[in-house]
Amino acid sequence: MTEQDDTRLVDSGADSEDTAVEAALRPRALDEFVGQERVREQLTLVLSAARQRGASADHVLLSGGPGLGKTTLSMIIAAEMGAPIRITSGPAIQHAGDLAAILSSLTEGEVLFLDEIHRMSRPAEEMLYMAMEDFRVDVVVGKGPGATAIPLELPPFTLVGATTRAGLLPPPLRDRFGFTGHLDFYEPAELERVLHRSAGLLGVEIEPAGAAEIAGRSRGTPRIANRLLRRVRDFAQVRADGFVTREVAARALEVFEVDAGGLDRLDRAVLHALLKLFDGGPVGLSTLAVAVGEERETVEEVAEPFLVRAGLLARTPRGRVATPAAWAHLGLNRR
Ligand SMILES: Nc1ncnc2c1ncn2[C@@H]1O[C@H](COP(=O)(O)OP(=O)(O)OP(=O)(O)O)[C@@H](O)[C@H]1O
Repeated sequence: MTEQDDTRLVDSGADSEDTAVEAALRPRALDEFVGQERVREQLTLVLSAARQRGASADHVLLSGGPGLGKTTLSMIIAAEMGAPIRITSGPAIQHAGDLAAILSSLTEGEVLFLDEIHRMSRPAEEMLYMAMEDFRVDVVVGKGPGATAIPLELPPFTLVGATTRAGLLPPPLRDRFGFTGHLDFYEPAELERVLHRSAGLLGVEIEPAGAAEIAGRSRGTPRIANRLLRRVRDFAQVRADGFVTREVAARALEVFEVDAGGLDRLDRAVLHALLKLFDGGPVGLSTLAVAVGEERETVEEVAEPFLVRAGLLARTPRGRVATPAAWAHLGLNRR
């Protein structure tokens, strides 16, 4: 999981409520997994071939932003292979010994899901090379000149590594994966399918236009779509008759300050300052941050990535610049 943020509805990392609810909403088989057609087809082939050979599947690397379905896919891989799954993450493995303990307790064919694999420590990473290639590790016992390496055979297993960007991985590690799948942001129509499926599981009645309204505000991310659906459900239950129409969804998300483009209060404050105070820029990041009363890092890491992706803001060598779409989005005329 990525950094937690309990306060932003449109953050793509998991918060504590997500963690509790997501298990119930996860698709359990490849054909329930919405979108990502290419990765799905490629994985279907890789897994079917391994099953036919009666072997464990090749190691799989999944790249893509938070909330796009990497954990879900790893569980599906295990389910499709009829294998158990062990879940851990790079930051949890600080010493080679931590990894050795996990690897040596794997059973034959087991899937090991290593989230944020790019954040593993160097010694652990080197141990992983050998484990992936030869299903063997050298466990070092003792220290100094008396230290000895005891070779340990491992049962064949499938490593599923997840990272936000495959480019963050050192090439020797990247090369040891037999298959790399990249997860893209989802199209609104795909998010609508995610929403209808989740609504069914949560017992929420929703009309197609209601799902479309939520999908358009979900930043291409299923986790955000599912989270907005839960807030819309709250609103529908308390302020309406429980049925999610387009209007109910729009009113609910207005209350929670997520606008029609999926921007929240912070995103809009940044755009607003850029347009109104600096006439669309260019303006330096620090100046912009002071203008919205936030830390520089918050503006840069929390608000900007989506504003850039949405084509509303550009980072230039001279500073931040608003695009024509930004003026249109806030309903302002360019002076
Ligand atoms: N393709 C999909 N179809 C249906 N639901 C999906 C899909 N992808 C993700 N989801 C839902 O979105 C939520 C988040 O997915 P998941 O935990 O797999 O994301 P992740 O990429 O592993 O994120 P992180 O990197 O933060 O751990 C889950 O509840 C899952 O049900």
